[in-house]
Amino acid sequence: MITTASLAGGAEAIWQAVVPDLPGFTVEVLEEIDSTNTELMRRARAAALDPVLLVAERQTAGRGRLGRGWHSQAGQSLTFSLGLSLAPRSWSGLSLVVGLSLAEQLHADVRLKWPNDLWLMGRKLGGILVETAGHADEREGPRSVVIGVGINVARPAEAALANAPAGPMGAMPPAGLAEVEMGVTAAELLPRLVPPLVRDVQSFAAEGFAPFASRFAARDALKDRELRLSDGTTGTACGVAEDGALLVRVNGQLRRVDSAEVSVRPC
Ligand SMILES: O=C(O)CCCC[C@@H]1SC[C@@H]2NC(=O)N[C@@H]21
Repeated sequence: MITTASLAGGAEAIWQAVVPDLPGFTVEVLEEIDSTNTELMRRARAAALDPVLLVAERQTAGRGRLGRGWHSQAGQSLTFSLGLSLAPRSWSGLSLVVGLSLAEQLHADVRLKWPNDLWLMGRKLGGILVETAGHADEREGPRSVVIGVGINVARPAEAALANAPAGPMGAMPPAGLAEVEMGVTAAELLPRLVPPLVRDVQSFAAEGFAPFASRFAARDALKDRELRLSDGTTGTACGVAEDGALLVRVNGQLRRVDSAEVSVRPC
């Protein structure tokens, strides 16, 4: 089922023409919402999510990781959330698979900054916010997951500077896909990105991160870079383990990092 009723006539026709063929999914395109992730998390808390793709032309309270905001302008970026129920053996590596899937469809030069940023020419092109709903003790069985994706299509305006994390790389202005693909629109990206994303997420649920590890390595933006972790530790990035953990050499010892904010140290 496809819903585009909240859109003005012209916009409705544009989105109707590009809505991806997603068997089993409900597809909704809205003109405006607070945040596509917030909306699907509201629904997930009420009942297990049936497969849904929620696209918004404009978010009034877009959210990024770690409590940050996500700023985007209508027509300048693609913002959507995918909601579904999954029962992977381990959730570790899901956001890496999402980033990899998107990068592979976006452009040969898109790189991945662990755990969930898309980079183009050393600048942030997009971000991913993965959230799950369900009780903490529900280790077994399906949980609802909401996979939020924001991609700068046009070169973003000043407001989007806030999307880039603080730190040396945070000072860099964000990138837009149009810099390497002139004339690309948010609407035409949707059918290009979403069906492969659904396939990759389903394959992750069945097989975990390991089958994706070498593809991730080919786009790893951090490999061999000097890093600073959020706890202040510094070291050298040595790639990603088969379960998706970041490997960092610290004082000659290889350390696994499962979750942290990572910034690249200035050269
Ligand atoms: O880089 C990040 O911190 C993640 C950004 C994720 C932004 C997307 S836009 C669609 C979805 N809805 C939100 O409120 N956030 C995600």
